[in-house]
Amino acid sequence: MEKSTDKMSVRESWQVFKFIFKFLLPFQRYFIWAFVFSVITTALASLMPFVLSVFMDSYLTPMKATDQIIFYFAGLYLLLAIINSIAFFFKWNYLQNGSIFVNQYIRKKVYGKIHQLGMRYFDQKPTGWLITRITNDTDLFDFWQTLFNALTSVLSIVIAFVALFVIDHKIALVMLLILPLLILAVIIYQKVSTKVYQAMLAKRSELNTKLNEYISGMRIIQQFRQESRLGNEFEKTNDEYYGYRKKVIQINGILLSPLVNFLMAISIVVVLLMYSNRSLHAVVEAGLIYAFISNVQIYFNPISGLMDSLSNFSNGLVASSRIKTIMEEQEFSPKQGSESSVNKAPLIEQGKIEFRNVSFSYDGEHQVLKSISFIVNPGETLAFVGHTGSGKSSIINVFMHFYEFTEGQVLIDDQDIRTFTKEELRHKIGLVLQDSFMFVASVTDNIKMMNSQITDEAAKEAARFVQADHFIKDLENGYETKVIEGGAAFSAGERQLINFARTIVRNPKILLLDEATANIDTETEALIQDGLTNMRQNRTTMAIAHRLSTIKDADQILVLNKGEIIERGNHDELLELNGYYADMYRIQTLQKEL
Ligand SMILES: Nc1ncnc2c1ncn2[C@@H]1O[C@H](COP(=O)(O)OP(=O)(O)OP(=O)(O)O)[C@@H](O)[C@H]1O
Repeated sequence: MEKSTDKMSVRESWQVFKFIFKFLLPFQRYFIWAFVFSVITTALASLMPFVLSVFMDSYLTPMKATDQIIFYFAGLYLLLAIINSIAFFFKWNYLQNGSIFVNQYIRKKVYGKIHQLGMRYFDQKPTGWLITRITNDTDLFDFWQTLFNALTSVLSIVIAFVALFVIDHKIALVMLLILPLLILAVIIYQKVSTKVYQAMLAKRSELNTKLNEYISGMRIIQQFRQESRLGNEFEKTNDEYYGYRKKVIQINGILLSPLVNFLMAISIVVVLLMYSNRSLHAVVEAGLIYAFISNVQIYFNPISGLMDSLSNFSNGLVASSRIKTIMEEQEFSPKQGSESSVNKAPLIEQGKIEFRNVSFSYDGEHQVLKSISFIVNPGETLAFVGHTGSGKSSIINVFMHFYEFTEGQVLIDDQDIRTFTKEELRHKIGLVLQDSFMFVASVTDNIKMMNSQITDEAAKEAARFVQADHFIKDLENGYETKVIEGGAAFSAGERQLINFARTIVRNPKILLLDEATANIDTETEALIQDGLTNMRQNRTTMAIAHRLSTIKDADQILVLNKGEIIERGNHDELLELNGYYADMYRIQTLQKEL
């Protein structure tokens, strides 16, 4: 569940603040410089009305303003204005750059962390949710600006108050009495706005998640004519989102500037009344009133700005708490031989595979693999067959060590799988999934997977080896044809062939195949079978088979049912056993004949 600031305790908020503030430290010099320039601009903003008031009261009103004096004051005022503008430019520049760099740094760290997490984590989190976390939540630009503005606002109020005090300490003290009212206004605004603002953000996140789901599931949506149902759902969420947006606008319209402006107007009236009262007994200088009122404005202005950006602060704090949760996530991908022990870590040389009494569960409750044991000798082929959900893919998931398992042992070349480095496992084990993902790049780059150590010639050689060469050559631009997102322009069989080439170009010692179940035309099917036969030469292979005809020549076939091995042997032995496998084989042969 998303946490909002009103649900976060003060202690929690402080923890989150300390956590996120650490990311700012490497860039603190930007913020320190921004602050220095901020002090200069604030001091100048308070000083400039003074210069004018001296000019008005000492020269203009008593009619002593000579050309030289006018020139002198105009020059001084202009000089202060130029210095102010330059200081403002530097303040702005340092602040913007600092904020951008911190954001970039946080995003890099979160992205890096996501890569360390295990499949279990991704099973639980919708893709849209994760994308929102990495893109929106790491965008703390407004948060840093608000934090900085809060600091400079306090500075501005203090400087303006000192100026007011210097001009007239009695009236300045009256202004001090208004301060609690201002603080009260800020608190009321914060209370009312935060709730609505958080609700609006939660809706936006929901909208993103939905959108991502719709776009990635478009094929199914169209196939099952779900457009109007999902369209209505989307419209409802979108309407709710805009409803909250409207509320935010209304609250801001009523409470934001009008409230502070109203308090400021009252203060100015009080100031004028006090000066009027005083003018009954003594001369009151107009310039002084001008300087005073200018500083009253400087005293009030930061407050409405601060209130306006308060939502940024609470929003940033919520986003930071989500970043904190991701950064502290302990659902890591299973541990492999560490980088430091690379020299000692074993290498996969023979490709012998052994499972010893392996049991596994995704959620810690339901056992999907129960005491699985088998050995595949180097160069042999082992096939898994069984009903859907029987655990075939889970064996591959455990073998690839995508998930941690707690019971039993998985060995490669008689060494525990955990002792190999991740690089060695990924390099020496070639995994061919049913539907292969294609990246937006040329066909060659899709085979090389952007690995510059693999030459174009090697990629072509691999394509020839797996029989993918024929169809690639027939493409408009051959190997240089651009693949569109997800490889949607290729048939399932063609994607499979490219995937074969991608796997084989790395020359793995072990092959894991998840046979495609998609409808593939007979011609491509024949190419795939030839490709597979070539790939399996001199490699240990574990294959998930849906069509039993493709694994007749496997050295061993394991029949799985509800996570257990119920039959094992080669094709002839299993037929002779006349059990589950023999039944499945007969049904499939019959279907083919029909
Ligand atoms: N990521 C996951 N999280 C939780 N449970 C899962 C996950 N993946 C699979 N399962 C469950 O584990 C069991 C075995 O699934 P598995 O995918 O290994 O079966 P399979 O034999 O490969 O099926 P298919 O032939 O349909 O691919 C099923 O009950 C499935 O619901």
